[in-house]
Amino acid sequence: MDADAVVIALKSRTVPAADAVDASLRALARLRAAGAEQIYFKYCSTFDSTPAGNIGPVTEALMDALGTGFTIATPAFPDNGRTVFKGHLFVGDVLLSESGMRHHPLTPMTDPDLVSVLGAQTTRAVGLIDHTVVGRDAEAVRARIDELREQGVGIAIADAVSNDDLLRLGAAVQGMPLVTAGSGLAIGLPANWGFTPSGAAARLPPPSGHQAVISGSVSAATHQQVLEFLRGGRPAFRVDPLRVAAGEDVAGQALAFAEPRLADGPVLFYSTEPPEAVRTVQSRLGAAEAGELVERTLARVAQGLVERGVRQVVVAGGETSGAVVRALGITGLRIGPQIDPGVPWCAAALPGGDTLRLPGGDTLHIALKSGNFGGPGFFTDSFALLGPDRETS
Ligand SMILES: Nc1ncnc2c1ncn2[C@@H]1O[C@H](COP(=O)(O)OP(=O)(O)OP(=O)(O)O)[C@@H](O)[C@H]1O
Ligand SMILES: O=C(O)[C@@H](O)C(=O)CO
Repeated sequence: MDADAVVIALKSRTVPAADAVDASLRALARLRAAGAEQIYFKYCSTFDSTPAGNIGPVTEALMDALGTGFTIATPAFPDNGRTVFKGHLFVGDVLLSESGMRHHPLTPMTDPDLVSVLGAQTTRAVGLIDHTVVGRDAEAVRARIDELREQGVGIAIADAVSNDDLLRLGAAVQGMPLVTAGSGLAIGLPANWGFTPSGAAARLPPPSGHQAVISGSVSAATHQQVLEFLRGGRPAFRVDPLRVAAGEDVAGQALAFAEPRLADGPVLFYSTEPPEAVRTVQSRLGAAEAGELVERTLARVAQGLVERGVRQVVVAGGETSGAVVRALGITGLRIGPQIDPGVPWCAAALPGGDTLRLPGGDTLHIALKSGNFGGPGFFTDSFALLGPDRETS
């Protein structure tokens, strides 16, 4: 395969732990068969999980499968305001438990102490590599790892409050068969392999077709992005879960709304609501059922939009992204230029990395935006970055 690193994306954050373990072990087997020498289990930078999992059970299963007795865990992503200090996760200026994550519809996070959060999900002893060590150098981190291993610790939460911390941690985990982290730690790994970052790696085919945004995210940042899009006077269709539950063809209505408007620029389809409104819907329909219903509707809208010539799609929300990617039959993504930290444009691709060609030879450009990522103007700025007049590298 013509790639230095390969990502297998799993929709495993909120499924039962046994299913998440099973999917992760199958992914591990594929990666090892393809020759992967180091495995990176990436989870959310807000450590989204429940006491039943899935971060702990998946980490443990990967450790067993790889025959390794130690790994680190750090969701730190300073460029997006996620920092870990004394084992406590901060989102911006507040502890995780004070952030919008305390209201998350599927994985509410109410304990910022990651040693305790992870400890509740695993049979391994969980320790801490704190900032007095990470702030020094990779050698100090390696010495601390040796010390923890001797004490019988299997997984160590690692503090990191800056990219320099992540670079030191990255150097320290060279040769470790398994690392677990948010995406932040990845900046510390290429140097271990002698890779030099290159803009050419992010070049995508030129954009074409209509533009649309699909938002099933209920995170605070997405809410601001929806409001900003509406303030700009752009066309937007609200997907109301209660109307879907009542049997209305909401996806059909959304597509009818889209048809006369797509030629004039991006159209937004959203179920995004503030936490109180989401709670009301959940109390009527059940949280999982409401999520499923909205995901299915937005995925059908996405399919219909592509059939109607949309070739540039922004999707907001991790679960929503999974549903849309599945419905569109996307089997791979070629990662392109970064829009905001943690969110790149991608080209839908076939296994092996060839770009998927739609009828007419078009490429489908897609950006999968995590709920809390991206600036307020994301739903319009992202298209400006892609083109048509801009180089996509
Ligand atoms: N109005 C709504 N009422 C109830 N549930 C909703 C509503 N809108 C969306 N949902 C559901 O809430 C969940 C939101 O999860 P999703 O992962 O897509 O976004 P997020 O949690 O904001 O972002 P991320 O996971 O990227 O941090 C989905 O299952 C979605 O279908
Ligand atoms: O790392 C993050 O925070 C995101 O990619 C995510 O997983 C939140 O949904």
